[in-house]
Amino acid sequence: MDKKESLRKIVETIDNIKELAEYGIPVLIEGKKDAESLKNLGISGRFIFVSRTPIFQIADTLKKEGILEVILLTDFDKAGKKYAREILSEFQNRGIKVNNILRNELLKYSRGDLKDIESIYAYISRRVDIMPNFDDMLLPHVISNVGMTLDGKLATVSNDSRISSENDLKRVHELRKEVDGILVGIGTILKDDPRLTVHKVPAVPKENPIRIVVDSSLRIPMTARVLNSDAKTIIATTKPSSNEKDEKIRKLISMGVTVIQTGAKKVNLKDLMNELYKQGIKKILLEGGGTLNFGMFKENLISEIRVYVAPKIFGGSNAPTYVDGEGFKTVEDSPKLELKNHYILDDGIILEYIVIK
Ligand SMILES: NC(=O)C1=CN([C@@H]2O[C@H](COP(=O)(O)OP(=O)(O)OC[C@H]3O[C@@H](n4cnc5c(N)ncnc54)[C@H](O)[C@@H]3O)[C@@H](O)[C@H]2O)C=CC1
Ligand SMILES: Nc1nc(O)c(N)c(N[C@@H]2O[C@H](COP(=O)(O)O)[C@@H](O)[C@H]2O)n1
Repeated sequence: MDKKESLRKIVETIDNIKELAEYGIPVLIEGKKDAESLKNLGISGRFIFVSRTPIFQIADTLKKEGILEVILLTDFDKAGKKYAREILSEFQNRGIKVNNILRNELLKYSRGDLKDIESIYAYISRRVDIMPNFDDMLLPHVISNVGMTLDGKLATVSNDSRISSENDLKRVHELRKEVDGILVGIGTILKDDPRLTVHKVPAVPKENPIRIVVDSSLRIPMTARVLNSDAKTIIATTKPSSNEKDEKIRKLISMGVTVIQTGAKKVNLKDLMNELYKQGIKKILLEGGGTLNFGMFKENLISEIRVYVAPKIFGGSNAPTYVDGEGFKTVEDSPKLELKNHYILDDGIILEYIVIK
């Protein structure tokens, strides 16, 4: 792994810590300077200083509060290792999961250069300064959401996709309000002709997220509803040009649509994500379908999953499923997920996962 890739991995680890901390998982650190360094990196949440209170006491308090998991981020020196051993023992004895993976990743990817948590911020910012292309590595936070049947279908063989309950659709539209962009594949546009705006809960029309369509062969019909003026739209297509394609791009641009060209046969999803990030689209809701979902999972571009599982079975080997495409060849190749939340909504169940990168 070269230096650039190692730094990218460290930034990804920081992003994972950020997500988990925002979820309410306490972060165990040694002192105030560690908290400052993490805050400078945009990590907010509950920091617990293990140098101030006996570890068994902290574990007892968190146990009483019903905390199920903590993130271990003590230093990498002798003292930090001693704290880590004690935390692992005291917390695990009380049935509290200790997430040690992120600390290990920081150590691994910094190849031992990082000695403590308080210097993480300086470590990263120094390297970002000497890497002018660092911007090329930044990617948006992507939440994948679908409404699926118990057998994982997104629609029937004849494309009836009425899966979500009324309250689930409201949940999705609340989620749409939180993001900068909504991403779908052209298959979904051709089959559903969606609006991709916030229209099932009260909202300010001007604040609709940007609609992003991944369309390798530029098949989008000029009458598609995503091209209306309800929100801004970005179409991502491949680079190779033809007279016909160039003409269509010109028409789209004249309608106010932004066209991003990346990739040869298929849209290069990683490049696209980086370009969207640079354009200020930092949080994306991926709303399928199955082909694009696979492409996004394959490139490791999804951070979170939220699915509504409806008490329905559609069957049909040609009916779209949550993740289609070529599929992963082995279990090792497939994404690693961690269940973060689940609850009943109407007659279905919501499952929320974090993708472990
Ligand atoms: N129940 C639900 O929550 C949802 C259901 N759906 C259903 O899913 C179906 C549509 O799914 P699909 O046909 O699979 O189409 P899709 O929406 O996944 O679009 C696939 C297209 O994405 C484009 N693409 C470009 N670059 C790509 C890349 N690198 N990787 C992957 N795709 C790339 C290709 O042009 C490809 O044809 C419809 O039946 C729709 O109703 C779609 C979204 C949500
Ligand atoms: N969450 C969810 N549940 C379902 O049952 C669905 N069929 C979908 N479909 C997605 O939502 C789009 C429709 O959006 P508009 O209401 O037109 O804004 C559709 O194209 C799918 O992406 N989603």
